[in-house]
Amino acid sequence: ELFDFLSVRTAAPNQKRQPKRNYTFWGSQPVAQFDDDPGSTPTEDGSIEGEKTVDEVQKEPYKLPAGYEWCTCDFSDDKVVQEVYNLLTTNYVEDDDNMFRFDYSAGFLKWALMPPGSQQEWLAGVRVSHNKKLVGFITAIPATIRVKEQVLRMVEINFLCVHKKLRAKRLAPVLIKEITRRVNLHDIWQAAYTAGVVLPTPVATCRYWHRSLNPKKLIDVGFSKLGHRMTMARTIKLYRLPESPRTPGFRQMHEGDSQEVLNLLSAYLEQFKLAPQLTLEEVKHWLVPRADVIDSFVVEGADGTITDFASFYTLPSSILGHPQHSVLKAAYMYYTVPGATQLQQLMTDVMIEARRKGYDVFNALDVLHNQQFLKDLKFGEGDGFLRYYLFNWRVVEKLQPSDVGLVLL
Ligand SMILES: CCCCCCCCCCCCCC(=O)SCCNC(=O)CCNC(=O)[C@H](O)C(C)(C)COP(=O)(O)OP(=O)(O)OC[C@H]1O[C@@H](n2cnc3c(N)ncnc32)[C@H](O)[C@@H]1OP(=O)(O)O
Ligand SMILES: CNCCCN(C)c1ncc(F)c(N2CC(C(=O)NCc3cnc4ccccn34)C2)n1
Repeated sequence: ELFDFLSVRTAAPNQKRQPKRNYTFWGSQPVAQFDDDPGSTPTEDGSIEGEKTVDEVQKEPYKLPAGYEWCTCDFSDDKVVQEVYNLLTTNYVEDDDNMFRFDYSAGFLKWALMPPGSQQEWLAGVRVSHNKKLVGFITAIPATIRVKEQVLRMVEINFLCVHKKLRAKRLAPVLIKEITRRVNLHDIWQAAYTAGVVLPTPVATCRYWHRSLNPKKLIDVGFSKLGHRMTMARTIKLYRLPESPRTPGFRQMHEGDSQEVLNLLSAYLEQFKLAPQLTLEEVKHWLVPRADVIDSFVVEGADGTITDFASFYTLPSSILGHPQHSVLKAAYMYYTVPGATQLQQLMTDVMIEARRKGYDVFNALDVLHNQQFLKDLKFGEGDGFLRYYLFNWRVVEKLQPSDVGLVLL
């Protein structure tokens, strides 16, 4: 417990080792606990911690053991972006069988972490003092998020990462407490985050679905299996897509469409219980296409107005230790607004574009209205769950995936 050296161990000498799942850290945080007594917890949504003011927030960073130091990652310096890329590409999220690891690109990280209103001190790192090696990282970006009827200034937390050589030493809680401190100093007291792991306490539990675009490669690398009684030829035929989109007026979005896309998206997201509220500047940042980062499309009606919107982000995975393939090219569905076009048809056109651009698989969560097309468009249910969490905000009743209108990267 190298990084847990402050709290004095007061355990009784013969105390038996607690069974796992005791959430020593998360049990101390302002989050709903699994064993909260329904009788004594509020029956209204609301802040879990009493109102605090900025001057109550400790001014100095959390203590680190000798030999480690905090840093703030200046993403205007490409060398620093490269250091973060190098940490994540070798130490970030892997699947349970350690066959794949996310390979967020440097360009993607700059997009994801420098939206309007971003603060440099919210890109927090831990370095080894003698050689300045980056070994820990966590980020916050600002977001206005509505939870049912409450609109809250929050941050979205992401890219929590501890180098493989420093795992299980309690550095993650220190990173989380430090980013909390840095965010609190800006008078923000709530956060949203997602994770594949179970923590106290998910507000929604969503599932990943995958649509094969290049089934032969997916089977070769072990991402998917040949269906029983299916041949490879039959499988390739099953997933074949038309050469080009079918919807008249379907085209790439450009910056000039931003105001109309904002109007469409804002109206559409009203129907979900958890959803972001975006400004025009944020629509321009998050939704205007960037090669190999974010692809977005609109349907332009005969009268020149924008009637539909769809988008996906690019998140490749390293394929660990495969003789022929080193990268899985994956597209992840982002925000999509059906208007004049049926959602199935809109999504088919998006997948035709993804296939044309050489993606191997198209991933989508069962959030938004995605459940309306997942089966029809030949998505297979994945084994990955994505849990949605709120920090310091109690949501009395759990949300269904179709209540979720928020997609994190
Ligand atoms: C108002 C502002 C608030 C801002 C903050 C809001 C909260 C933000 C919260 C963060 C949102 C992140 C969103 C994303 O980025 S999700 C992606 C997370 N990153 C990865 O999975 C990358 C690969 N894994 C690693 O780098 C490490 O295993 C990590 C860093 C994940 C844990 O390091 P390590 O394995 O060396 O463990 P430890 O000994 O230091 O610490 C063990 C403690 O850490 C708890 N743990 C484990 N995994 C996670 C996790 N994914 N979220 C939150 N907590 C997690 C665990 O339950 C235990 O606590 P407790 O069980 O004893 O209680
Ligand atoms: C904090 N940000 C949350 C989003 C990060 N995202 C995209 C993510 N979080 C948890 C997941 F469960 C997940 N899944 C996509 C599904 C999938 O494709 N599983 C096979 C696979 C291929 N490559 C990888 C790399 C890591 C883990 C599973 N992998 C499962 N995606």
